[in-house]
Amino acid sequence: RTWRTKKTNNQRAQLPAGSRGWPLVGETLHFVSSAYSPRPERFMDKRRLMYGKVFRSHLFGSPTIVSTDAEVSRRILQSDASSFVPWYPKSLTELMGKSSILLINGNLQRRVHGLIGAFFKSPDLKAQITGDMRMYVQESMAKWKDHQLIHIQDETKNVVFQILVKALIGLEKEKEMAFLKQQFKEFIAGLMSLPVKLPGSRLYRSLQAKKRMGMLIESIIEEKRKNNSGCATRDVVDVLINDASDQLTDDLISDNMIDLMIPAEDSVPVLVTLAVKYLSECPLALQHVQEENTQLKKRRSLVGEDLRWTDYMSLSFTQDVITETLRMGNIISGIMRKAVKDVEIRGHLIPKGWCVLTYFRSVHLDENHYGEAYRFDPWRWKDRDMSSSCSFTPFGGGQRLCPGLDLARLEAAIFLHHLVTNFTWAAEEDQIVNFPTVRLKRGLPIRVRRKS
Ligand code: HEM
Repeated sequence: RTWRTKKTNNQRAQLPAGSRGWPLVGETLHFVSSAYSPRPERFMDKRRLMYGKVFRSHLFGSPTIVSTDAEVSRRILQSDASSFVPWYPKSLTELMGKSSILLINGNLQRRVHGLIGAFFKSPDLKAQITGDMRMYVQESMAKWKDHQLIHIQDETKNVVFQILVKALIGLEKEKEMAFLKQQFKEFIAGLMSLPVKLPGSRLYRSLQAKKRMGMLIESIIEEKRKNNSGCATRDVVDVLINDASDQLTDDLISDNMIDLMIPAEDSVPVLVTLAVKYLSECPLALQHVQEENTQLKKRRSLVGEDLRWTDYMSLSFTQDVITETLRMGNIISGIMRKAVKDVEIRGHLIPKGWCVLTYFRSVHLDENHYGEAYRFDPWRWKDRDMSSSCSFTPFGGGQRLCPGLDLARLEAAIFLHHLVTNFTWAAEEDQIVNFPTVRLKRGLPIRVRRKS
């Protein structure tokens, strides 16, 4: 079968131009070596010049259409499972299991997504998270000594994990928290491993860790079902077990609690760490953030009140700093889908069985969308509406739009607030690593000094 063209609505959809690369590996090696560099988008830039913003390639064992076009990517994300389903490397799908929210489609995905999304948006949860986050952040910062070297990435990881586990399964006990953290570390280490499940292999050990986490979570679900009065919803497990439909079995709930930790556990700490890095390199922005936060803190302390979640979300410059960090940082640089039928988008043919990579990073760093795209410039967001724009998609879009986006912004704002109002610091040299996940090579060490 040839894929060159396909007639749809009297128009000829074209298979985008591009290259298959080498036999078997395709262009994967070029893609990966570029992904490891400080400028992963170079792989795309080169091909954009030769073939246009949408081109074909061969990546990770599959023929792939790459979209660096904001409008085409938007249409892909908005399509439902009758056109595209999620695609992840094999080791990841093995670890996630069949009923994972990240993999399921249709009604069940919409139901679970809707329940989780509504809970994460609820003012009650935000109020709870604000209180918890403040407590954990203050606890953690109280230990910082003058001139001590603090690794922001580790500090935030610690705090965010505890908040997440409490929001998901209501767990607070220190011993069980430590156990879960240890197991999760073991589990996540296998996400990018070879898909070999033999005893002793990386993937096998990760699956064993997932099993141990599952046992703990199932015992929590059982306990909740026993004591459940049917009304209190303090965490995501409560929301899912109170759901009236019988679709959500204990197994599905337990598995999903672990899978939910995958997109949440690392991304928020990286967001905060990048924000601290960019601020450290832009004294004027840091000064604005400091002023904005100090003023709010003073206003609240005059009336003897703690900050509420709405306060953090209304810190407009701080939120612009977070937005700009999301644009430059590209914590999730793109998303893979697989076409379940021939799909035509704006004259481009995406053949059935092919993968499609919507690459946000190229859009976020495109000079046509953002002047001086490589400059950290939070002021660019003043009066700019990002909600209607398809050129800003750090949280994806459409059916699978990240349900944790408010939470991520809130947590980042709370951490930044406590950092800038209590400390000054000097950041040490560090480098951003972009692959397989974005992180700071040294975890961003900063030398802190408590404000008098
Ligand atoms: C800076 C932080 C974060 C970023 C950049 C981010 C980014 C994303 C993106 C791009 C997607 C779309 C995936 C797709 O279309 O296949 C997504 C989905 C998702 N995110 Fe986030 N995320 C963040 C934080 C969180 C947090 C804190 C949570 C949970 C507490 C979370 C939970 C999820 C879930 C469950 C999905 C899958 C939704 C579905 O497929 O229905 N994320 N995230």
